[in-house]
Amino acid sequence: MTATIFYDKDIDDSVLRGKKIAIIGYGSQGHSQAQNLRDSGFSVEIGVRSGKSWDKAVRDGFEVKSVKEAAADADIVMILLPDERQPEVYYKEIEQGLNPGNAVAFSHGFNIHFKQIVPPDFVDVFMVAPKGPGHFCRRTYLEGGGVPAFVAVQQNATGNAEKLAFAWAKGLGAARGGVLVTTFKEETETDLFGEQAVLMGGLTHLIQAGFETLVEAGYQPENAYFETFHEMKMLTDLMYENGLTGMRYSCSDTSKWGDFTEGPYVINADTKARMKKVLDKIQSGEFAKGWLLENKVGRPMFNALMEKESNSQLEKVGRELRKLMPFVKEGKKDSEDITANVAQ
Ligand SMILES: NC(=O)C1=CN([C@@H]2O[C@H](COP(=O)(O)OP(=O)(O)OC[C@H]3O[C@@H](n4cnc5c(N)ncnc54)[C@H](OP(=O)(O)O)[C@@H]3O)[C@@H](O)[C@H]2O)C=CC1
Ligand SMILES: CC[C@](O)(C(C)=O)C(=O)O
Ligand SMILES: [Mg+2]
Ligand SMILES: [Mg+2]
Repeated sequence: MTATIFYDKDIDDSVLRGKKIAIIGYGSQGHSQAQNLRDSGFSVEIGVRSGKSWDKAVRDGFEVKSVKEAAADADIVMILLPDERQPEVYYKEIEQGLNPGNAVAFSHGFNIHFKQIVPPDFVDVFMVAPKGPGHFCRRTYLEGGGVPAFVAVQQNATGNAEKLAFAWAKGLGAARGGVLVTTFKEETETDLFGEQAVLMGGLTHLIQAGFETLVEAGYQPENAYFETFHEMKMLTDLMYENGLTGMRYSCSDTSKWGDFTEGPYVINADTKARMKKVLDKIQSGEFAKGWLLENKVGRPMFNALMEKESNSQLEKVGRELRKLMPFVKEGKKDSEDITANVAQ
């Protein structure tokens, strides 16, 4: 099965021009999508509760309203709250403001696919899911590039839902990178798998295990940090630009031989079988059920793990070393100071 990928030249965004857009939430995706759409010439308002995000959106020059007011005023309501909070806010503050011809939109399929939100059949329901973190989506847009996105339509009450999704993706700058058509089910399952098994869970635990192996064998922690963490960006940048072969081109033949012979000993058929189990839990709904339950009981495990992971020896060593390398962040056009928002 080969996907068709759409680019700027393939997309007519006129269907979105003149529409009143409400972005609900001004976090990672919220601030990025709102600013990219505004810079692309669309009319955007923000719906949030009062507090940090409200103040930030005002500072960034947006008209900011309560969630209820913003949703009721808009033609298109993009819900960019944390997935686990969306159902409560939707039923309390969004649903009653929806009218025939309006659209409800998402950037991840979780709540529609797992039926935590069931919109009325008189609205369009579409998804534009950027395949990258919000701060990176904004940075890439400002640099003239774009983070690819997946679009999907769950309900097409007006007949325009897919056109709206494509126009939105183009407004985000995503069509500079490529827009792929999917379903809510496919996006939900593959996105959860990607973040759990490879991009986050797989990678963070691979790095952690490598760092600990070296430190436990008596090597200096700073040496282990540079070896298993800091250099990762350089290698993944080379992969991003020129593939695995491009990365290998810049590395020694000794390293390539070790990559080919020892890599499959660390990541092997057993790892793949475990990845398959992770996918099974996503597909069966077991992962979603567990995450929703964790939230219902006040997130005891989530909070404990956040605390533990941010205070690991790897993180402590890294924080100190990064202070001595300010250039790693210099010149980056970031829309928010991430360093100021995480423990130092
Ligand atoms: N993070 C990413 O880059 C990506 C996320 N997605 C999807 O995008 C969606 C948004 O995720 P993400 O950007 O990470 O979310 P964030 O955690 O960054 O969103 C936080 C925002 O939600 C607001 N918020 C939280 N609870 C409430 C509430 N009860 N009422 C009103 N506002 C509230 C926060 O306001 P306050 O400051 O007041 O707490 C803040 O503005 C999700 O569906 C996610 O799966 C998809 C692709 C990538
Ligand atoms: C990799 C995590 C992600 O899926 C993303 C940035 O794409 C998310 O849920 O934040
Ligand atoms: Mg993702
Ligand atoms: Mg995700």
